[in-house]
Amino acid sequence: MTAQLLDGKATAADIRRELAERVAKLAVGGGRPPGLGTVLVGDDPGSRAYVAGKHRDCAQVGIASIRRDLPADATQRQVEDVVDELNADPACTGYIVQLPLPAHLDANAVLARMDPAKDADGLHPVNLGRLVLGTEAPLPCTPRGIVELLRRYEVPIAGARVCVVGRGITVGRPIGLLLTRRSENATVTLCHTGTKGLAWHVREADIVVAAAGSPGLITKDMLRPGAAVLDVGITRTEHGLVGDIHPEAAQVAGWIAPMPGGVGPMTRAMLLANVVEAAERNATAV
Ligand SMILES: Nc1nc2c(c(=O)[nH]1)N[C@@H](CN(C=O)c1ccc(C(=O)N[C@@H](CCC(=O)O)C(=O)O)cc1)CN2
Repeated sequence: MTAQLLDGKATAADIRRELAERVAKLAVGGGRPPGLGTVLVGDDPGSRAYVAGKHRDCAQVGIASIRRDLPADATQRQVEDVVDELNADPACTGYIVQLPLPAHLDANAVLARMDPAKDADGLHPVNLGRLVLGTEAPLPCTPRGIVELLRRYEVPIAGARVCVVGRGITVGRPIGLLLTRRSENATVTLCHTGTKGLAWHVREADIVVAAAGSPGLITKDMLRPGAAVLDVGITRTEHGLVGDIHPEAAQVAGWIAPMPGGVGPMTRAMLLANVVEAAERNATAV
């Protein structure tokens, strides 16, 4: 068996075209273009590349870019001042604080200081709370991207057993909340690197989301034949980027979202979607 590719790169390109049309419609209404802000602290090469990619995407769909880069030794006060500035800036429809922040900063305090209405990542505590309650909120980009990718490739979600490996705030914790909504109706098991009998949990699953940041953690012998497997792990090694899914998993899986080219591009596309939706809400509110 060779798995069908869940092509995040091509799907994200489709989504950007769809969003560009919606942005053009907003412009017909005469309002200012939507604007995405980013807050980047430090020199982490991965974070720099992701932020640069977000701004390239904005240019493609007609979203204005607001970029605030701070040095690695920025103080909590300096970061929060930038957050206050973006909260007050009418040109900024929504913004993100690129994670992880340097260890000396309190990331939760920074996220909590954001205006929840401008939280383009869905990571403000109020928006995570709304996700728990099932009320309307911007959704975290990677989980939203995973659901969108599965839907567009018609991978059955309702009734599926999903094994998520990884308990981080951007993927592992929120994705269970999304997939267990009535509209998705999946059953989710949240595992992590400390889970006993991880292979057993993975083998039970129809859909596996690997987001542990542990290179090659999920091997082909752990998978149920025909399962949909999505690689969210990215580890930078001297040999390049390595995902959490061992490449041989494609021999057993029914569908595979590889790294690179699977979930990562969808994360970026969903950020744009969150900003365009916020701009549409603002346009109807006036
Ligand atoms: N504030 C946030 N911080 C972080 C998030 C997030 O959603 N919000 N997610 C990740 C980083 N991230 C976006 O910010 C991100 C990660 C990976 C990709 C991507 O396209 N990856 C490529 C491969 C990697 C590469 O080429 O360097 C792929 O999978 O094809 C996009 C965005 C953590 N921080």
